[in-house]
Amino acid sequence: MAKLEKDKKVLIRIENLKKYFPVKKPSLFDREALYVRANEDVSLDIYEGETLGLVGESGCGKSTLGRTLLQIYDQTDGRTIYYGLDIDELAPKYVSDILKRLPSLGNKLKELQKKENDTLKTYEKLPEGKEKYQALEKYREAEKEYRTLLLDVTQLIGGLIVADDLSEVSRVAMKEHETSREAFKIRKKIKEENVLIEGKVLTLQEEGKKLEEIETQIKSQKNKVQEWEKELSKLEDKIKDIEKEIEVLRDKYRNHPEFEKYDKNRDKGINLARLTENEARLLRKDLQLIFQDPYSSLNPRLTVGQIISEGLYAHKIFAKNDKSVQDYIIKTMEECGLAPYFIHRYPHQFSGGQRQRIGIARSVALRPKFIVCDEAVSALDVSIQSQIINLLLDLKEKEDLTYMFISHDLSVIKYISDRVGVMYLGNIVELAETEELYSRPMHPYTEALLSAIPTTDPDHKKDPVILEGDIPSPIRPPSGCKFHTRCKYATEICKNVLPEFEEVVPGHFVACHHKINLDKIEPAEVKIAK
Ligand SMILES: Nc1ncnc2c1ncn2[C@@H]1O[C@H](COP(=O)(O)OP(=O)(O)OP(=O)(O)O)[C@@H](O)[C@H]1O
Repeated sequence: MAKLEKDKKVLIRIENLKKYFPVKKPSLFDREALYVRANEDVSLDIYEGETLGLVGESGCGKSTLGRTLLQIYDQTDGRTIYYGLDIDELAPKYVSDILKRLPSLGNKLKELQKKENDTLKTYEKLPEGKEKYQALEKYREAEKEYRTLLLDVTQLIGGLIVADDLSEVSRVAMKEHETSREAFKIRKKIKEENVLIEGKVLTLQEEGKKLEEIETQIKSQKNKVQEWEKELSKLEDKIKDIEKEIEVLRDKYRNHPEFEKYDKNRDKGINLARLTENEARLLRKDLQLIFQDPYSSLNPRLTVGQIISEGLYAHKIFAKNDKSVQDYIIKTMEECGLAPYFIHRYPHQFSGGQRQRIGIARSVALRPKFIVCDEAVSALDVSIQSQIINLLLDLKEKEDLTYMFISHDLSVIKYISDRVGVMYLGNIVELAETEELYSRPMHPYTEALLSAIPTTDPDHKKDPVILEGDIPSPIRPPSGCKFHTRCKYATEICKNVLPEFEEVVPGHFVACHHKINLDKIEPAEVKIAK
């Protein structure tokens, strides 16, 4: 049986992610600012080691989601939390922005909570009808606003949000953060200096220098590193002392009735959307993108070796004078099915499939944790597609990678994915483990997509569910459930109320007022879900 979601480790958590692209106004006199709502309110956990497939018709926002979560596009709203690195190790600046303002944020939270309660009361009092639907939208907005700020704050200080004196919490937490930040800077210096030393040693060895001579030449650099290590260890001791101070504060409030509730939000994830340019650069090697088009994504003026080494130098994995980089590149090329003698060739000398292998080698050389593969095989012949897919699956096992695999091809998605998310007009409308989704789709849109897969099996002839009409405009999407204009099950509620993204059975989420295939659910499964 598949592992339950809660047993798995989250690598990236996306909450209420929104990406709007501004549209140029047709005329100066147009008052309304228009946006393409490419992603709207997407919430999703991506688990370590999984391949998460993303399907949906062209223009539904798959590429935008992949790029926004990698922060290639600035996200308009929402939270994207990365768990591949501990927040204390990076100590990003946004943490101090929150911690410094704790007392005023505490007041703001109270205001937002009141607004949430008030809008809920208004909604509950109203009779069925249009006004009630509008009140529901308002309540949901207020709830989201409160929840986002609450998570931003409690992720850092947990249950301490209940403290009577938030300025005291702010003072101690800031002290810890500032010390962690100093430690982070020193750790970075040590790492970079060690890369330089390693490169120098290898060069001197190649020049035939004796061990003693090499030692003399790198002595001052090594001494510098030793000094920094001493400084670092002092800072680490200081952090331990501050942690004890924080524990004392936590003990003081531990018995507060709401402490536990808020403390559950405390974790070490990093909010990618709030990093500075420099901080984001440090994480960029962890989070990679493989494009659809293997032609335009490779610089035609660089050889394969140069293409792969660019990132290795930029991320200071190798020093520029380090001769061992060549061996490393050849090893990576071989892993990706490229012959070592290709290293001096240019992209135009390769076929599409080989070019895609070069793109993959360039990414995996950085030892990333997460890769978005955006239509990575769509431009290739079918026989080459399967080679590249198998290469990706192979690398995933070897390198402990996690993928988001974007494709409009449902057969490819079925083959490669552990779980699948179905997108429609900017929203994820259904998400489940692959087998579950393909055998028991609960959203009418998924049903329609699946029924359109060609089959050669005469015993399982399917009647395709025809999707009526075109995809509506993402600039002015339909009200309520965006799919209602094309859905054969749609009723009045669908036109007015956005359906919640609900977990129907463990791990199977659907946003629909008239879920289908519910008769295929065993009573025992529902019990587990509750
Ligand atoms: N840079 C941009 N500026 C303005 N609008 C954009 C931009 N990128 C995407 N869009 C719009 O956002 C919506 C979602 O596009 P996106 O490329 O994410 O969809 P997709 O599902 O990946 O489609 P496809 O499979 O065709 O690439 C579309 O309406 C698209 O026109």
